[in-house]
Amino acid sequence: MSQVIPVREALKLSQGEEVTVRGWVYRRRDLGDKAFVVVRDSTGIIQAVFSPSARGHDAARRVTVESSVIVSGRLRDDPRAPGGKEIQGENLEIVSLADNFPIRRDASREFLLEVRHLAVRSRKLTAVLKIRDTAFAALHEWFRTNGYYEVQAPMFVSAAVEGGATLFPVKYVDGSTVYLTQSSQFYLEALIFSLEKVYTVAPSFRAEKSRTRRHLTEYWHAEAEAAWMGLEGILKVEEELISHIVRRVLEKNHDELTFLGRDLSRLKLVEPPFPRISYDKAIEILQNKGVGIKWGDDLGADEERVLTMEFDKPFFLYGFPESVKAFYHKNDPSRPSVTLSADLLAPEGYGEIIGGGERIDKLEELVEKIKRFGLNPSDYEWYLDLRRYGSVPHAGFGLGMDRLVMWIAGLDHIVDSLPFPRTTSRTYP
Ligand SMILES: NC(=O)C[C@H]([NH3+])C(=O)NS(=O)(=O)OC[C@H]1O[C@@H](n2cnc3c(N)ncnc32)[C@H](O)[C@@H]1O
Ligand SMILES: [Mg+2]
Repeated sequence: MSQVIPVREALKLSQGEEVTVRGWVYRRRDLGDKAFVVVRDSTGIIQAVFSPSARGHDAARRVTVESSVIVSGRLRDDPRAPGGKEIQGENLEIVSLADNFPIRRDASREFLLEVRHLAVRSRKLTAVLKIRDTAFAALHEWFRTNGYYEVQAPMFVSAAVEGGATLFPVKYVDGSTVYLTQSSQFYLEALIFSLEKVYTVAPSFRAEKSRTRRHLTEYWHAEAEAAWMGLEGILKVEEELISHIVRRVLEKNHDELTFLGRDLSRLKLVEPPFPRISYDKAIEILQNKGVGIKWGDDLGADEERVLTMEFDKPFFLYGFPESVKAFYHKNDPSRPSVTLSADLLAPEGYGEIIGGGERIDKLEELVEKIKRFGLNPSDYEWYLDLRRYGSVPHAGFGLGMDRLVMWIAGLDHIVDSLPFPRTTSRTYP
């Protein structure tokens, strides 16, 4: 038997060459006295055909979908077969015969979520997870080549960053109540006083009340913070980072994007600089389109969707009113009613993928705003210390990696952007 090689490599061999592949039975059917077995591995699928004379013919007829197998034979060209080639099967070793696999082609989204531990084998999710892998790797690559240190922040925390409404309380071992982190931002702000430029990739938790296509209760959050950085500086970081990630996915995952039916021309437009529009301008655009919104309102998914149709690449929406942003956002000294904040919205209806901006760096201003927001400064004692000891102008952002993958892969629901999604109604499997 020849050495086992990946399916993708087997499909590059010439007709007549001996080949051995291993994986799982993706499909199986009989046609007359021949048995057709399609084998799936992490690199793709290949068909093997077993005639009655082949040693593996009996095994090929009794093997079940998702059984693990090792198949050997000789390659032959056949334009009807996946990849244009098939194995003229000699032997089929059944490593483990699968029970009756529960997933059928017409399975509902809800059922596929219920059996997600099996559904992750699908070619669609395999393609998405390869894109996700590239996106995470490219994010680390960009930060590391641009002088950012990767750091880690705690998951158990004592205070809200993004408002108390989406906190998950946890009864701690000492009987106290702590929370699952909504954002590592405050810890990154503490770390810039030594490392200056830091980032982290970790879960964030949001007890979201609304069930939407783009909200998870546990999501993967890439956050960065930089000392001496202002709003324009952090926007440049964001557009360079996102462009780098998209470039890497286009380089490495052309096959996966094509398999998912993604329009690559849209992604090829993702190069800096990204357009920037003010919140004021956004409200004007929406009102001119008949959207019932007034200045001071927050933008939800529907309003963002309308805005994204105006652009063919990601764009920044900056200068939100302080009333729709968290307390830590710095107010614009030239126009205190708005903040030095900015969201990055992905085009094609996807909307917000990044939130960030400049932080309040003066102690008195931060205490006053905490109080004005009805919060208790004593809940933020250590965070205020960062302004007592050598405060500096600084800025940062949080990128939702699942939303990023949802946009890049062209998915219609965020649950398809990660292996085991957590939503308001799902914490299984
Ligand atoms: N370091 C920072 O400056 C981050 C800041 N404290 C923060 O958490 N901003 S954010 O709430 O807009 O969330 C940031 C991003 O996190 C994503 N996000 C935010 N909430 C969710 C939910 N529920 N599900 C999935 N993704 C979510 C989304 O892309 C947001 O733009
Ligand atoms: Mg946000």
